[in-house]
Amino acid sequence: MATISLLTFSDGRDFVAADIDDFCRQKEGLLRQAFETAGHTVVAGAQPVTSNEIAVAEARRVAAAGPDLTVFHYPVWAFPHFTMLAATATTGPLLLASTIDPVQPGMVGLLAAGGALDQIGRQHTRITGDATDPAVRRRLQTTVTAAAAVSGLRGSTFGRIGGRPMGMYTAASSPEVWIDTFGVDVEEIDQWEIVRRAELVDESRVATARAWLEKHAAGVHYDGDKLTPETLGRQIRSYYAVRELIDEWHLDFAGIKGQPELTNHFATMDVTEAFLNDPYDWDGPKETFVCSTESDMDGALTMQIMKLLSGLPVLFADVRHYHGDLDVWDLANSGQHATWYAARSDDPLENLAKTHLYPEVFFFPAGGASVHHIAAAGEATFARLSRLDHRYRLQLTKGRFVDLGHETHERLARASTYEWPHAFSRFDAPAEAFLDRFGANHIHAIPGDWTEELRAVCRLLDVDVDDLESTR
Ligand SMILES: C[C@H](O)[C@@H](O)[C@@H](O)C(=O)CO
Repeated sequence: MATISLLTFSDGRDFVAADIDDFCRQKEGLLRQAFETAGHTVVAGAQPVTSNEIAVAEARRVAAAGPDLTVFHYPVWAFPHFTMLAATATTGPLLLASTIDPVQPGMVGLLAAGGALDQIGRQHTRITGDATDPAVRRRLQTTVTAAAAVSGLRGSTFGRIGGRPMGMYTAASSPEVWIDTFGVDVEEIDQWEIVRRAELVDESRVATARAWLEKHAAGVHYDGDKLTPETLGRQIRSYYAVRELIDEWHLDFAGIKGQPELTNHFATMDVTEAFLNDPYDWDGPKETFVCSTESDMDGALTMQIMKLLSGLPVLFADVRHYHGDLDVWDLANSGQHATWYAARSDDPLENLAKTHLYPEVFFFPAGGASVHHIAAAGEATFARLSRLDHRYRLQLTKGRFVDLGHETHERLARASTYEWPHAFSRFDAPAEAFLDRFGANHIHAIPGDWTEELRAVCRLLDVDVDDLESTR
């Protein structure tokens, strides 16, 4: 649950302020109640802001609580310079909220304050309406969820293990832009660290993990060549090596380059990435840890935002193929999707029962297992941060993973790379608009409709939204 700071702004004329003091406090009480009923903690100003001095003092006081979201509240006409002064002491996501009341001009107070903030480029979200109205409460909750995700992102560290893969411009971004726009630092780590540390992992841990996979997966298809107990063991060792890196460097999310060095000469990172993204591994339940394939920075960032919003495992996939006759996208990845997507069950064994480990294909001479399953059907939100002319945008569409029946799944999976995981999907975005505009080879998804929350995140981060469902 989030921590919310709340300041109510009022009139700078003492005789007016005194007259509307009770009204301000009453309206603030209703707003406060809306947040508290939803389970959030509210740190409110000691009194309505009626002077420049109070604006600064109260803004500093509530900012000290380190809120996920600061709410400036306008139940009456309020002098806009109070807002501007309070904003100097406010960092992080900002929401302007007012009632719409013909008697007390709170809405006009919000518009004057919002316009002043716009003039200096201070990003904020606006919500008008009565805090007792369920529709207003839903909008407030969306903003709080988005703000908590934005605060969760700020001050976090991305571990970039290995750098840009195979010339992929869309997988690389600038640390200066990231720290400035998202508040995320980038720690560069050499892939050699995985190789070095993998050798040091205790054999008994490897044997336990391998036995768990052999027992619970639908199949571990050893072929005596690409997939052997030894190459699978190397992948398990790599998982533990990356977990060590996460702990030592205090990483919040990561990406692994993999191709070509590790996939040519060591092992693919598919088992590592799948079980980092899963809410469990062979040792038991754990928090999901976002890890992108091909050290895709914008991909991992999109996934981390989706995780912070939903708490769910996030899908990483190639936009591999479009079956025009079926209007179905084959979202495959070069070897890993979190196994949770196989059945979306809280019980790992139900997901594993639909997961096969197949020998790696010819792209990856070092071998190991790729993690094959077909994503379970259901509504989903698909998104991806990308850049248009240097500016960040979130490309977004609702859609669903579809169930086309076993036979069709087999046929379609065999038409591309069978051994890889597949999420057969339909987008609400028209295929032509998607192919015309989508700015990357990778896409990300979570179950459910999170489009409003993602839009709210973009407003708070000053990132554009490219709604792929609109043809423009
Ligand atoms: C075949 C290539 O090696 C794959 O890595 C490619 O399909 C991708 O994953 C591109 O994102």
